[in-house]
Amino acid sequence: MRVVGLTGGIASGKSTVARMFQKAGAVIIDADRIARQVVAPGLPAWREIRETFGPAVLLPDGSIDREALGRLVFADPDKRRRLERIVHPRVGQEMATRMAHAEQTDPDAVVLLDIPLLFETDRTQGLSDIIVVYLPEALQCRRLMERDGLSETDARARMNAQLPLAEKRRRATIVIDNSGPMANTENQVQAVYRRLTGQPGGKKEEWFHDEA
Ligand SMILES: CC(C)(COP(=O)(O)OP(=O)(O)OC[C@H]1O[C@@H](n2cnc3c(N)ncnc32)[C@H](O)[C@@H]1O)[C@@H](O)C(=O)NCCC(=O)NCCS
Ligand SMILES: Nc1ncnc2c1ncn2[C@@H]1O[C@H](COP(=O)(O)OP(=O)(O)OP(=O)(O)O)[C@@H](O)[C@H]1O
Repeated sequence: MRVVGLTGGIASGKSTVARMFQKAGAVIIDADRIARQVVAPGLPAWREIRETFGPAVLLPDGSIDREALGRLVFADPDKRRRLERIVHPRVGQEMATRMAHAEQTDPDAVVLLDIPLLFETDRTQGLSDIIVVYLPEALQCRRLMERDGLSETDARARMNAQLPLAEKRRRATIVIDNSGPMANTENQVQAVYRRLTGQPGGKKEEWFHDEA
């Protein structure tokens, strides 16, 4: 089984690119999705969040108020680290379980680990490639503001909680440029997937973007 990391910055287009890879045939393991599942009401991580941050981060139905928790943790690095200490180990465990399952189901699968904080949490070991979804910072900020209805200050606070995207791009083995139209991104994904699966037409010139 080939295990590939997929990362980028907030709103750089990881989910969009992951969907394209899934359509092409890859198995996707999505850390953000798992991070939502492990904090479902009643689970140990949910209890720890309630004890650490208080009832103000819960909605009336008991589920986590993600907007309220996001406001807290993206304004205060110490609170963010406390939340990460609760959530990350559980996400890591669940990802390992899903990888083992994918290996059993299809030993020839290309498995993409979609992890926004791949570099920040030092999860690069054992990966055959690291794909970074890149776009210039100004465009990243605009897409984030539009998608989540954030002010520029709030969008910048979220971007600043991560390693700069230009630094991630430097550490990538494959860069997907998502600054253009979706069709352009789709073409890059197709070429990268052909290369990852050893199909013809996936040669380096077609997918690799030099560092600027
Ligand atoms: C703070 C929370 C509640 C905000 O929830 P919300 O639904 O608004 O955002 P969502 O979870 O969809 O995350 C969106 C993006 O924010 C960025 N982000 C999330 N958590 C973090 C973090 N701890 N540090 C830096 N960036 C982060 C990522 O790029 C992610 O893709 C949530 O992000 C969370 O629980 N974060 C802690 C867990 C975590 O680190 N998740 C990221 C990878 S496992
Ligand atoms: N090539 C593109 N052209 C225009 N809009 C795009 C393009 N790619 C993605 N988008 C839009 O940009 C936003 C961010 O994309 P997406 O949600 O895939 O990013 P993400 O990296 O998964 O975000 P997060 O880090 O928050 O999980 C979305 O609203 C998406 O529809």
